[in-house]
Amino acid sequence: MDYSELSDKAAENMRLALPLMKKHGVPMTPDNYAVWYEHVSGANAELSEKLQAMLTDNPILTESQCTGVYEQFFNVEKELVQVVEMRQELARLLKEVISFVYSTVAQTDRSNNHLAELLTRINRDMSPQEVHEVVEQILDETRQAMSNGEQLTERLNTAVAEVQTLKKELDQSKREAKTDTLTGLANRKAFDELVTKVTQDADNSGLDVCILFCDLDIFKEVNDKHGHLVGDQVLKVVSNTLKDSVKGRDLVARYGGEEFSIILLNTSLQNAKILADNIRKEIASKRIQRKDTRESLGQITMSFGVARYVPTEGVESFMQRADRALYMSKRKGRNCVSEAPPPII
Ligand SMILES: Nc1nc2c(ncn2[C@@H]2O[C@H](COP(=O)(O)OP(=O)(O)OP(=O)(O)O)[C@@H](O)[C@H]2O)c(=O)[nH]1
Repeated sequence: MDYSELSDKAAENMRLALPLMKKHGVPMTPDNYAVWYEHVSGANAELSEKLQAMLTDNPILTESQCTGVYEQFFNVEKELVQVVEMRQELARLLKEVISFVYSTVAQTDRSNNHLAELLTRINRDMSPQEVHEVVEQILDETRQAMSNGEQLTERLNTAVAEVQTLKKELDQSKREAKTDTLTGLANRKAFDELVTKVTQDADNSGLDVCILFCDLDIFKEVNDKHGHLVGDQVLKVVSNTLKDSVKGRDLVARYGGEEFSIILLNTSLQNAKILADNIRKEIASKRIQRKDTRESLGQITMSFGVARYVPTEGVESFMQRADRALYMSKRKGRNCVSEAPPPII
C-alpha cells in the first residue's frame, strides 16, 4: 500500500498512533485515540511526558490510566456541545475504519490460506485441465486480494481526509472557546490556564512573571450616557491599545466586563510598573469619539494593579494580590498604578 500521497501529517499521525496503542494495550476508543494522536503529533509536550512516565513504570497501560490521561488533558472540552458532536463523529469514523481494517485483514487471512491450499494441490501428476483450474483459482484469489487492498487504501484516504476536517473544526472551536467574542482577546479561561501554568513553571525556574489587572474607571457613566453599543466601542479601542502595548510572548485577556488582565513573562516588577504606567498614559491621552455623532466621550481612564509572582506562593495568592493592588488604585482616586503587597507565606 502506498501512503506517500496521503495528505501529510494526519496520515502520518494515524499510522503512528494505532500501532503504539496496540503495543501498550490501549483500547481503541475515540477518547484514547485522541490522546495518542495528540501524543504522536508532538503538539502537547506535557501529555507526552505523562505517557512516557506511565510507560516507564509499566509498558502496558491499565484502563484507568488511559481514562486518567484523557480526563486530565481533554475533559474540559466535554462542556462544549460542538466538541462532543465532533467526538461522536470521530468515534463513528474510527469504529468504521477499524472494522473495515479488521474485515480486510480477515479476508486477507482467508485468501492466504486458500492460496496456500491451492499451491499444495499443484503436483507433477496433474492433467493440463487440472493445472488450468488451479491457476484460474489462484488468479481469482489474487485479483480479489488486490481489490481488497485497493478498497482499504481508498477507505483510509477518505478517513484521513475526514479526520483532517474534524481536527480543523476542533482547533477552531478550541480557539473560540478561549477567545472573547467582543474584543477578540483571550478570555478569562485562557488567562486562568496560562497563569496557572506559568506560575507552576516559575516555582521551578524562578523566572520573573508579572500580572497586570486593569479596570476602566467609572465606565458605568459611559454606558449610562451613551448606551451599551458605544461602551462596547470603547472596550474594543482599549483592547487594541493593550494588545499593541505588549510583546508577542505576553498574554492580554478580557477578564470580565470592563476588567482586563495581562501576563508578562520574563519581566521584572519595576518594568511591569513602567509598562502599566505607559499604558495608563496612552489610554488617558486618547480622545475617543462616538462613531455615529462624532461626539467626544471625554477622557477615558484605567486603574492598574501590578504583582510579581513569588515562587511557591501559588496562583491564587498571586491573583488576589494583583486584585488588591487594583482596588488600592481605585481607592487612591483611579487613573493610577499600584504595586501589590507582598504575599503572606
Ligand atoms: N458596553 C459594555 N459595558 C459593559 C460590558 N461589561 C460590563 N460593562 C459595564 O461596565 C460597568 C461597570 O460598572 P462598575 O462595576 O460600577 O464600575 P465602574 O463604573 O467602571 O466604576 P469603577 O470600576 O469603580 O471605576 C457597568 O455599567 C457594566 O454594564 C460590556 O461588555 N459592554
